[in-house]
Amino acid sequence: MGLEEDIDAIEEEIANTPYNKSTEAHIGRLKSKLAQKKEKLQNQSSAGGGQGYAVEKTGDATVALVGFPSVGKSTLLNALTNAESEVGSYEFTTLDVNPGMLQYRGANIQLLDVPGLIEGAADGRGGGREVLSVVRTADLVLFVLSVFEIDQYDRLREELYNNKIRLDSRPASVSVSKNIKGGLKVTTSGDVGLDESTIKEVLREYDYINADVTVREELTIDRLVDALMDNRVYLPSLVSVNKADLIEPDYLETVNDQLRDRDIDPETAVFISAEKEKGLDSLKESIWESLGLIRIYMDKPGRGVDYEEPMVVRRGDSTIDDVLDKLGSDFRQRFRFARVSGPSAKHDEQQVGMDHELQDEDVLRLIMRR
Ligand SMILES: Nc1nc2c(ncn2[C@@H]2O[C@H](COP(=O)(O)OP(=O)(O)OP(=O)(O)O)[C@@H](O)[C@H]2O)c(=O)[nH]1
Repeated sequence: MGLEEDIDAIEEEIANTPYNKSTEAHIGRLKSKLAQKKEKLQNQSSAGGGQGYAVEKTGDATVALVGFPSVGKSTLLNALTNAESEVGSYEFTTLDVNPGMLQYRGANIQLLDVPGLIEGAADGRGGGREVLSVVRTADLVLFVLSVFEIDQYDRLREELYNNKIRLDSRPASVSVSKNIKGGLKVTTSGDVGLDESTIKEVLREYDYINADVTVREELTIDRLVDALMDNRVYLPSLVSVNKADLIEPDYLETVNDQLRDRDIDPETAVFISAEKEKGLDSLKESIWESLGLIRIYMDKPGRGVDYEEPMVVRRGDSTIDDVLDKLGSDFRQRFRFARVSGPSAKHDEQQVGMDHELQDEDVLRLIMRR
């Protein structure tokens, strides 16, 4: 049997096996097998090409615009950035990846308009795999939906999932450390939703024979398999609903219902008209928030505070240590301490050390050795 037949057979068996405690371990084993065979198939089909677009990542963060053809991605890119992207009223005008730079609050945010993601993309049809490889390297997925085709969201998410992109979640808290002997030892913090035998069954499929396994949260078989595969990427996502200028106000509730059906809060989805340049300020704000960017105003000796060009870092990567990383080794060597004023400071000019976490709009002065 070839790989594809194997995959079909396993998928069929999973579909035909009722899920309950007595079959859970068996399903766990099947799902692990399936993930590995799919991996093998994808590696085979991308051999000898399909390395993906060489898009150079620049700026403070990168956002991938993901949507079907003709939903208005090029129009949106043009409206938000300084890029000159070709716009056409027919499908597939975007033949290659189109980068543009959005300048917002002193940050340079790279937007990548990728060719329409179509059904079967994850299998390598229609050039979709190249698109997906670009998406994988982004910091945020921006779904661009047309107000009349909210259902396209399902297919887009499915394509991303099949290409190992996990949205709006973190890797499951699972750690495995190999031993020389002693078999598999599973430690769980309370009821994690899977039997110990299932966890062991899955691990065995990944060739763990002697290992300590710790599972610290409730999880599904799929999440456990994801945690054991090292090529899953976890990205935040944001939904924009374009062509909002084309609907009558009383149709809005229908759209909102369609969003809710897909677990999208209509309050967090951003309604825009790329063509009429409406809603773009809210969209920029949401992109900023979703990326978790913060501004640090540097107080430069002799020049005062630079409010024009803040240093932009990600929340969570915003300690003094991280700032020194960005500034380079000379700064690190000469660093003595820092003074911070603003949201993260207890008082103006607070003296802080390396571990201090900065917040948006802090003013930072570095005291250096001469
Ligand atoms: N009414 C209206 N039309 C829009 C809007 N945004 C885009 N369009 C139109 O929709 C059509 C497709 O827009 P594009 O920007 O080329 O769409 P795309 O998603 O980049 O499509 P591909 O390049 O094929 O991937 C064009 O005729 C645009 O003028 C909008 O907000 N409102």
